[in-house]
Amino acid sequence: MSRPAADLTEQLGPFEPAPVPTEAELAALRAWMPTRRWFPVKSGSPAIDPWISVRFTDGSAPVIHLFLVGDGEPDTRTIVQVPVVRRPALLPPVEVGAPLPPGVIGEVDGEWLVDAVGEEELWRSWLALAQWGEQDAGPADVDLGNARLVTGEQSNTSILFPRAGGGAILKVFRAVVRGANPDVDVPRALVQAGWTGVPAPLAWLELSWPEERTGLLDLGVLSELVADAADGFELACAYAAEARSFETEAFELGRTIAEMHDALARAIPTSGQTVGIEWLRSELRHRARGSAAQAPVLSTRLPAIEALLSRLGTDVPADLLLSLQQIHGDLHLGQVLYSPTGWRVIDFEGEPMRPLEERRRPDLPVRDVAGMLRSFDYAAAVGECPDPTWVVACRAAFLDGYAAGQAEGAALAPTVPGLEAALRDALELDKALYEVVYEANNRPDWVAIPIAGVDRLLAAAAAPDPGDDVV
Ligand SMILES: Nc1ncnc2c1ncn2[C@@H]1O[C@H](COP(=O)(O)OP(=O)(O)O)[C@@H](O)[C@H]1O
Ligand SMILES: O=P(O)(O)O[C@H]1O[C@H](CO)[C@@H](O[C@H]2O[C@H](CO)[C@@H](O)[C@H](O)[C@H]2O)[C@H](O)[C@H]1O
Repeated sequence: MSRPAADLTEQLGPFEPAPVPTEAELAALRAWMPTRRWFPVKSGSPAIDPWISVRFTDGSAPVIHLFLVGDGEPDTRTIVQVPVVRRPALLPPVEVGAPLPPGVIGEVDGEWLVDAVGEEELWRSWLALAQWGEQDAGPADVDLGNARLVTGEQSNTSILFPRAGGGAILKVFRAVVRGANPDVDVPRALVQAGWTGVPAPLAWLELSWPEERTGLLDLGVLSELVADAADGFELACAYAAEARSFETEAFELGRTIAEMHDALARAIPTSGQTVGIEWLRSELRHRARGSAAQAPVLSTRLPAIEALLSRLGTDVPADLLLSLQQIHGDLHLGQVLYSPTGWRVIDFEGEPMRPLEERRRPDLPVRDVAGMLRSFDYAAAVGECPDPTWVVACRAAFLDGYAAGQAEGAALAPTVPGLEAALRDALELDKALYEVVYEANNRPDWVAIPIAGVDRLLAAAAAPDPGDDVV
């Protein structure tokens, strides 16, 4: 995956040094950051230390602070981005004693310290100084009218610009990964490979700070806005609530995901990497133990989980190899948009709770399939679907669509009877265990959803008749 070189003809990068936060600013930031949904460390009182502070070279007021969060060596701590700006007054003014709006960090020295991600001044500098893709016009004609922050359960912070060109969305990464962010490079590679199922990245903002030997850090990405798009999860929940058939949509989604896997294999070749069943089993076991250590509710289930994993692939040849490739890595209904032109796939950052080296590794495409199957379960639960057959039909339609969309000769696993379904079940269990930890950390009210999924998979695996397996 290559990037066009930054234009350095003006010998000036996008950033210049800025003062680190004052003591008073730091106190306000340390109190505010852990209250944000995007704050990546979910338990304890992690250390939050200023690391790098920069401002744009166009003279605008916002300062981008990068913090190192958590303990350990600087190289292993999480980098968190908070652009800030100080304002003498808030518009509209806040009543004395009233809660502060979410973007207001606190009152500092008689001024307001504000999260600049919601400020037009930051957007203008961002668009002017970002690195624009080869075919894109650049910022000259960008109309920021009707811009609005995307609200909801996000790991990052996004702003919609419906009037910028054909419409655009800016995602400001909150947890900044070291090295190129897959959410920039993977969709770019897919677009370059001619796949239209992904919104095209238009521009991205790179920071490289030699003094701190940062290497490349991607601070955000501007992408094509998918017009008239419905969030896949909200759509599926609405259908589930009425027990309205979602099979046509699920079939098309399956087909789109198969096409995505085919395009990923072409766009980002992985030189024939493979793993054996033993390796996979030990990785899944390691992850299951890690999940149980973080979510005590899983510990009583660990023996049954280990038993399921120990049976995985025992009836296949010991030298059987499974092909790896670039995958999405955190595929669920909230990562797909349903538009009048079909499904589009977003957010290629992988599972936010996984270490980045793992997220960048080639993986089994069946992991994405399993992730989506889990998501139908979530939609049925959150939509309080009155009909238990709804989710079964969605799963079957999605798998049928996936099979229909696969390139000739492609298969999720070598054609050993039962192996494909066994891998799917094992990876669905892996995802459900991840979700238990995710929900315990983020949405404890929802933790029963993945626990029910874990129990269903364990019960199906323990049942004497393999025909009892869920679809
Ligand atoms: N290209 C796009 N077009 C339209 N809406 C989008 C687009 N990308 C993201 N969104 C909306 O923004 C939300 C957050 O995007 P996502 O990439 O999942 O961010 P995060 O990493 O913060 O979870 C999505 O659920 C979707 O509603
Ligand atoms: O979208 P992210 O990359 O931030 O992914 C994380 O958060 C997701 C929730 O927002 C979480 O997904 C889980 O909840 C979804 C409904 O909100 C559901 O559709 C998914 O199936 C379920 O896994 C995801 O696991 C997490 O990594």
